[in-house]
Amino acid sequence: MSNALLTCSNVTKTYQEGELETHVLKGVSFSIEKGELVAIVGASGSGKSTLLHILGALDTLTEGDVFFEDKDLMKMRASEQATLRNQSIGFIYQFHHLLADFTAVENVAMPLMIGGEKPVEAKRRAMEMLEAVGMGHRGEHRPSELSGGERQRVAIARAVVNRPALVLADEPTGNLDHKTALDIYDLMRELNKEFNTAFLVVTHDRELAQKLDRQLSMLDGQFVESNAEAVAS
Ligand SMILES: Nc1ncnc2c1ncn2[C@@H]1O[C@H](COP(=O)(O)OP(=O)(O)OP(=O)(O)O)[C@@H](O)[C@H]1O
Repeated sequence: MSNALLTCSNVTKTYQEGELETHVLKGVSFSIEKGELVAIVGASGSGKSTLLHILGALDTLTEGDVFFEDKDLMKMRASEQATLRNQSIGFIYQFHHLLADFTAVENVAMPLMIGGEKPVEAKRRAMEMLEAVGMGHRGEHRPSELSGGERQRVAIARAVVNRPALVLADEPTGNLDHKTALDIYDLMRELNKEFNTAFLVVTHDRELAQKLDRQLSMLDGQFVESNAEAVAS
């Protein structure tokens, strides 16, 4: 049986406005195995976020295929995509996107409750996950009472609380200082070891990217050899 978790074949994305065509992705092919930690690096505007949105079924593609295990993402109904996002894919963004009026534990419990878990059980599991990311002692705090690194830990707990097979992270440490960023990468690896979660992480920072198992370099809508991009940028 194949170990591929996500397979992307010849994906293109073109925006059309009147006569103007913008080719953002120009034939992207790659796959991620179960439990792999993969970085995507590349210059601003090269198409990294667009690709991540397509892989998370948050955006459509123009041509090509994306398979999540054996499921064709683009052939799924919107409701099936929503279920996949809730149960199998976690998201982390540069800005934590925690809900300001809710405590850390309530924020982490949210995806479980959306998935139908009873509130008491959801909170119990959320607290367990907060402990796993070193935030058990801050469960009753609201986001405004936490530091940037702490908020991002809570956002990571929320992304993995459903034990998704894959986490898509778009510049998860872009707002953090270097030391805190390194700690967050260590945390992703710990969670990967504990739950076998695969992480696909977009970053501008090549040193951080080196902390993951594999690095993909994007240049102008395509993956290139790492040194080809170094020459171009
Ligand atoms: N709706 C749109 N219409 C036209 N072009 C768009 C649209 N959305 C994004 N683009 C273009 O697609 C290109 C890729 O954008 P994307 O956000 O994927 O890049 P990125 O590599 O993630 O950049 P950054 O590192 O700055 O976040 C950019 O040139 C952007 O201007």
